[in-house]
Amino acid sequence: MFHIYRKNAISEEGLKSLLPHFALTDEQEEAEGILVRSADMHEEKLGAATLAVARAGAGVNNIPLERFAEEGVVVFNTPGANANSVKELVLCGLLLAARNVLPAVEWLREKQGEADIAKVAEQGKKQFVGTEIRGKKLGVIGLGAIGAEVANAAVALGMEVYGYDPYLSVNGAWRITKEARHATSLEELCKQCDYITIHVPLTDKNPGMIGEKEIAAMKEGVVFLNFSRDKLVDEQAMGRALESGKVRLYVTDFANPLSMTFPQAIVTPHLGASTEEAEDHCAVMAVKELMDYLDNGNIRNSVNYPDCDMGVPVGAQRIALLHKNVPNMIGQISSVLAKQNINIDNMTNKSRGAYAYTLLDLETRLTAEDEAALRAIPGVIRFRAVTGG
Ligand SMILES: NC(=O)c1ccc[n+]([C@@H]2O[C@H](COP(=O)([O-])OP(=O)(O)OC[C@H]3O[C@@H](n4cnc5c(N)ncnc54)[C@H](O)[C@@H]3O)[C@@H](O)[C@H]2O)c1
Ligand SMILES: O=C(O)CC[C@@H](O)C(=O)O
Repeated sequence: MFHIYRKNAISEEGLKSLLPHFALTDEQEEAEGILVRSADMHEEKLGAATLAVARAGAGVNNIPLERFAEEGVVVFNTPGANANSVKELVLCGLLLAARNVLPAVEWLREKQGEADIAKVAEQGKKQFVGTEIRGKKLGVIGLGAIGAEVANAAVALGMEVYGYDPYLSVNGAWRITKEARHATSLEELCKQCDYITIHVPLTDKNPGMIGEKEIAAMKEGVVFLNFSRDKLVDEQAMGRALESGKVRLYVTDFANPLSMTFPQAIVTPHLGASTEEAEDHCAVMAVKELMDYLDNGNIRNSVNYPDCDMGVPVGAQRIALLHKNVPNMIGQISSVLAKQNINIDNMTNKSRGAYAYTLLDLETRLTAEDEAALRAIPGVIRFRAVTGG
């Protein structure tokens, strides 16, 4: 039996997919698996039982990935599971900005009760004349799951799209319509575009990546949309640009004391992934990732350990070692097994940065002494008997 703790509300659809030997618990300490959305885990001291954390969503800036890797806790996210939901809200943001929808609605609401309201509305509407987005240039910074969908949808709506992503994989590039143009620098994108939208993860290296310099390169009266994370934008600089009119409108999904003071901002309460569909997709994917790791030791969509999938365990016992990515780990592991004359049925070793993972199916079960010998190998972070323990 495994225990699963929820740090945020998780969709019922996801929880329904938990197999009977996974029980929800209200005691985080006893949970082998944790499901989380946006809760900040940076100050979190995990219990000794915790083996994995699954983020039902894309952004993992709320989780200390490196520290958890050091503690032998595998962190997952759910790539692409909420991309359509965010794309649709970005399109909504574009249209709200282009057509002055919100000020128009507000203006009309203030006239509520006037008998000749229909006439007043017809006469007053000229102050809200907008522009079409068709034919306008949209810059998309970050062409991952969300950025690619936004780029494709904007092209379909007749926009001229410029994409910038220096880390884009070949597979990622295949997802993007060939009608989108490749911006070779952030500056080029900023210079060209009437609307700019950012879809990159927040890391410890990129806070304020849209700052004074990038804003200075933008067109006069540009609209900037931020559905990624507020800290990617230097919002002090954004405030000044809004005041001067350099940026006409800042559409952001992140309320904070500063963004809430901008009269020229549309601020939504982190609504990008808040659709029933996205919440279900993320929860189902996160639950499946947790179950496969806890049951089989397989890692899919981890953000701090390498992916590694050996399917269903075979042999007498499956064991898993999370360890440092240093020379001779496999040699040392094999040598412990060889000493006991234990044959290996199947084995995979994968690395990612400073960390690595070795998964083995054995023909015979380990003894307590064998396990202790494996745990004692320098560089081993966690040993786990996945089956047959
Ligand atoms: N508002 C919301 O509710 C909501 C929902 C989902 C995701 N998000 C945010 O959106 C982000 C992106 O999500 P995704 O699913 O598209 O992630 P993703 O990992 O699929 O894509 C991110 C892309 O950004 C690119 N990138 C990284 N650094 C870059 C840089 N400096 N310049 C240009 N491109 C860069 C990467 O190469 C990658 O292609 C998440 O990390 C999260 O912060 C917000
Ligand atoms: O869980 C949420 O509601 C937001 C998720 C979103 O910010 C993400 O990064 O996936």
